[in-house]
Amino acid sequence: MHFLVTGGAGYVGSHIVRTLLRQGHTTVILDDFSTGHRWATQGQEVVEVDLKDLPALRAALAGREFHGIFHFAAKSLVGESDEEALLYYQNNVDGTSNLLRVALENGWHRCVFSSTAAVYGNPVTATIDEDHPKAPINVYGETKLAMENLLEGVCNSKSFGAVCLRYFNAAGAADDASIGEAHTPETHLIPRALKAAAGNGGDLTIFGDDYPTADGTCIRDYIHVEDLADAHSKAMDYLQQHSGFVALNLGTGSGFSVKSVVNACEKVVNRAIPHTVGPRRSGDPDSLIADASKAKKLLGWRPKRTDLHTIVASAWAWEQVRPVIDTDGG
Ligand SMILES: NC(=O)c1ccc[n+]([C@@H]2O[C@H](COP(=O)([O-])OP(=O)(O)OC[C@H]3O[C@@H](n4cnc5c(N)ncnc54)[C@H](O)[C@@H]3O)[C@@H](O)[C@H]2O)c1
Ligand SMILES: O=c1ccn([C@@H]2O[C@H](COP(=O)(O)OP(=O)(O)O[C@H]3O[C@H](CO)[C@H](O)[C@H](O)[C@H]3O)[C@@H](O)[C@H]2O)c(=O)[nH]1
Repeated sequence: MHFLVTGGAGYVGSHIVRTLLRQGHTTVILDDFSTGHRWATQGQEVVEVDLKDLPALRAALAGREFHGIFHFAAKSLVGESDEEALLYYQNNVDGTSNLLRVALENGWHRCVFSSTAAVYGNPVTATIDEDHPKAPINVYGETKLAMENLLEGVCNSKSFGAVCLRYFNAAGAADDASIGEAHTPETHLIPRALKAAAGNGGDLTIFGDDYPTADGTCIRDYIHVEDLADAHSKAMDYLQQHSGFVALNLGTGSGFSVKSVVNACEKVVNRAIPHTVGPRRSGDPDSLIADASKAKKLLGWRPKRTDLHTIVASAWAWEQVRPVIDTDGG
């Protein structure tokens, strides 16, 4: 089959492209390279356009046929989102509205969408299932919830199918380390810890050790990007048989504290990682752990790379080759 992948030059999107190619599908990547990379496009046709630009989007995609859309393109820095609310609403919500408009005009009626645990806000239960209240605590989460609502509205009013995948903390790299995470600035814990280990990313600060958890640091559910890719592929298979809207959590169901992640990184790199403990980062919930039973049941999906050592080792394999591959800056 032939798929449109928005944001396919970014971290998660490029791994889904890689999985689709291995399965024998073909893809067109739509990206404005605002945070994506040319090296991540893996020889695929690229439509370089900004989703905010409806006339350009229409012109670039007119007359094409796709069996479905994977929609990753978004801005996703929590701190930046609170400072640039208008930019985030325009990019994420208006961009998605334009994409759906062009999809309906062209008769493409399936979309697998990158959502996030950030739609839930502060958890009120130990593990989070899809019925947990949706109460985002930052603009990024608000825009992702608005994008979900937009998709749900289109599903309810037109012949359209959408699966919203709410990822918890994406981590790791391709199994062959050919592509991996490369954000600028990098805000995520595992790459920051590994950069500190490699001596090319400054020191690592643990953001707060006074949370009500066993070791005082925040707990997160880290899901390997190859397992995410597998879930996306299964979600698109599901949409070949079903229409309507569904939202599914993607996580392993296991939580790891920031300190245990740093320890795992030290074991993988086989040396101490210089770090200090600083104040809390604003907007960090104590603990975010997925209940992903619905995705398992509906998609027949099972995460395979669930232990922390495997996840960190995969990120470390990429971190060592990345300086050679990541030559286009950005
Ligand atoms: N990385 C995570 O831990 C995580 C967790 C939950 C959800 N998500 C979601 O997954 C998706 C991908 O995240 P990522 O970490 O790969 O981010 P990324 O920044 O690496 O990738 C996003 C891609 O979208 C492109 N893009 C952004 N705005 C665009 C626009 N207006 N027009 C065209 N292209 C545009 C960027 O250039 C980039 O290639 C995002 O939607 C994000 O919200 C990520
Ligand atoms: O240098 C760092 C970086 C992070 N952390 C801590 O490590 C944990 C994980 O932080 P990340 O920045 O790696 O990830 P987040 O949990 O903040 O965010 C991720 O999960 C969210 C879901 O709530 C969203 O989906 C978001 O897009 C995605 O990046 C947090 O407690 C954070 O405070 C540190 O202590 N030091």
